[in-house]
Amino acid sequence: MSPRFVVLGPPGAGKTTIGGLLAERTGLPFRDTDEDVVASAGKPISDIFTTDGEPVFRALEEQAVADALATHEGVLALGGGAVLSPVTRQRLAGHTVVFLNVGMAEGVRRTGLSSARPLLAGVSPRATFKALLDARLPLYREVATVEVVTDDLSPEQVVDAVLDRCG
Ligand SMILES: Nc1ncnc2c1ncn2[C@@H]1O[C@H](COP(=O)(O)OP(=O)(O)O)[C@@H](O)[C@H]1O
Ligand SMILES: O=C(O)C1=C[C@@H](OP(=O)(O)O)[C@@H](O)[C@H](O)C1
Ligand SMILES: [Mg+2]
Repeated sequence: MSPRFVVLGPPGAGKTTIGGLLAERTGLPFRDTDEDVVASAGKPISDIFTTDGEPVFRALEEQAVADALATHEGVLALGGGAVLSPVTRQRLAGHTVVFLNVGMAEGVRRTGLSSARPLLAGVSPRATFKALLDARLPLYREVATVEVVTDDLSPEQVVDAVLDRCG
C-alpha cells in the first residue's frame, strides 16, 4: 500500500492545488499532510507555530507523513518543509515523488495574500522565500523522481506535465 504520487516543493508551488486536480483527473483519493497535522493537533498551523513552536509542528508533520506513506493509496501532498526531516527523506525512497518547483517571484506572488503560512509572515517574505529555496532545493531534488517548473504553467498544464512525465 503506497501513494501513487507524492507531491512536494516550496510553498506556493501548488502542491495542494495540483494534488487535488491530479486526484480528480486520475480518480484517486487526495490527502494533504498539512490537513492531517491540523486534525491531529486540533488547531490551525499558524497556532501550532505560535503556541507550540516549529519543532512541535515538524514532529507532528514527520508522523503525519509516515502514516500517510504507509496507508494512503492515492495522491499525497506534503507541506513545503517536510523534506527537512532526514527520516522523511529516507521514507520517500522508492515512491513516485513529484517536485513542483516555483521561483521566488512567482512563489511570493502566490503565497503573498495568505497569512496561513507562518514562515512567510515576517517582514521580508522575499528574503525568507529565497533563503528557504536555497536551503531546500537540494533536498527536494534528492528525493524527487520528476521535477516540473510551474512558474509559467496553469494548474491544468501542471497536471498535464505531471501525467506526461510519470506515464
Ligand atoms: N500553476 C499555478 N498557476 C497559478 N496559480 C497557482 C498555480 N498553482 C497554485 N496556484 C495558486 O497559488 C496559491 C498556492 O497554492 P497551493 O496549492 O496552496 O500551494 P502549496 O500547497 O504548494 O503551498 C493558491 O492560491 C493557488 O490557487
Ligand atoms: O514551507 C514550510 O515550511 C511550510 C509550508 C506549509 O505548507 P505549504 O507548502 O503547502 O504551504 C505548511 O506545512 C507550514 O506552514 C510550513
Ligand atoms: Mg499546501
